[in-house]
Amino acid sequence: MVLRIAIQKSGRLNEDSMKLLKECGIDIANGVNKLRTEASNFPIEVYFLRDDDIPQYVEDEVADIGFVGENVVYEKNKKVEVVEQLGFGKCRLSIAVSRNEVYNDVSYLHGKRIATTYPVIVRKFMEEQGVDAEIHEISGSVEIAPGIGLAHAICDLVSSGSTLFMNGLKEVETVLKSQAVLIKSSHLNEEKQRLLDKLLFRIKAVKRSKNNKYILLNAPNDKLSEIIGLLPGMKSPTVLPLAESGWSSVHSVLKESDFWEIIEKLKEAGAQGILVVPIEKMII
Ligand SMILES: Nc1ncnc2c1ncn2[C@@H]1O[C@H](COP(=O)(O)OP(=O)(O)OP(=O)(O)O)[C@@H](O)[C@H]1O
Ligand SMILES: O=P(O)(O)OC[C@H]1O[C@H](OP(=O)(O)OP(=O)(O)O)[C@H](O)[C@@H]1O
Ligand SMILES: [Mg+2]
Repeated sequence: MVLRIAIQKSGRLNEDSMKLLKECGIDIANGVNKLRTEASNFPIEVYFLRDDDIPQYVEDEVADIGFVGENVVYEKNKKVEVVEQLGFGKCRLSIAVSRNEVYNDVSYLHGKRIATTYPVIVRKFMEEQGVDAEIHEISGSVEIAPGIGLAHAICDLVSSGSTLFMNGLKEVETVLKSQAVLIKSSHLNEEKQRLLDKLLFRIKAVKRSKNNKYILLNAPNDKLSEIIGLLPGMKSPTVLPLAESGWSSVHSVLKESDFWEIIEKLKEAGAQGILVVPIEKMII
């Protein structure tokens, strides 16, 4: 029995999807133009597909699981379950209009034509907002539409905003925030679910390691309790005596998001020689 996973063949999600599987200790030969391959050390078979097709393959049980953007999951609206956010492919689906337009709120879009590759999501958003707009579906190069008179507005993916900027557009509404997710079929048998649980255990360990840093520092013993109070740690910080009397080495794990603030406080409290080290895997 193998778990069949669908990932993007080429494009924005391909590299990070392959990287995540590798970080999970799964060795996959990435043969050029090979659309189907097996891992040598985990019962998994990988299908390389167009990202738009992945929800359909999973609904049809041709693949058991897939890595795909939330934007595609919501647009395709297939019967699949979203199991885990993967932390890459972060972007947003936004409405943009020409930079010269005066835009105050969504009522601007009333009676206007919006070009997009996401007609389902945009239609739902317009309904929720009570705006009656015409949705014009196109399959790519969406940002060109206002400049050539095809539409008044567009709805497309944005991350840095440089594509919008280069095309004389400004972002005016965020419709959806998106990142890559793991989706699964609703009909996995027990054995496949067990394989998925094994993969998920590894994915969570990899994700956690990316969100945390290992920190080592030297502390004068009279400041130890104050410094320990600043450090969360997995259970509690490790404290070891230094060769020089009156000093200790303190080891702990810090969340990336809290990192700079805590470092500043540690310095103020008398910590010295602070080292910060990436964590490769983190199992709790
Ligand atoms: N600029 C971006 N920054 C981050 N993530 C993005 C960006 N653009 C798209 N994504 C995410 O990556 C996914 C794949 O984007 P990509 O542009 O490679 O798709 P595509 O051209 O439709 O590819 P395919 O050939 O597989 O159909 C998107 O659905 C989205 O979730
Ligand atoms: O805000 P930015 O950082 O400029 O990114 C946004 C662009 O990225 C995506 O396209 P991509 O470059 O993947 O090309 P594609 O349209 O051929 O898929 C998306 O469709 C936007 O055009
Ligand atoms: Mg696509």
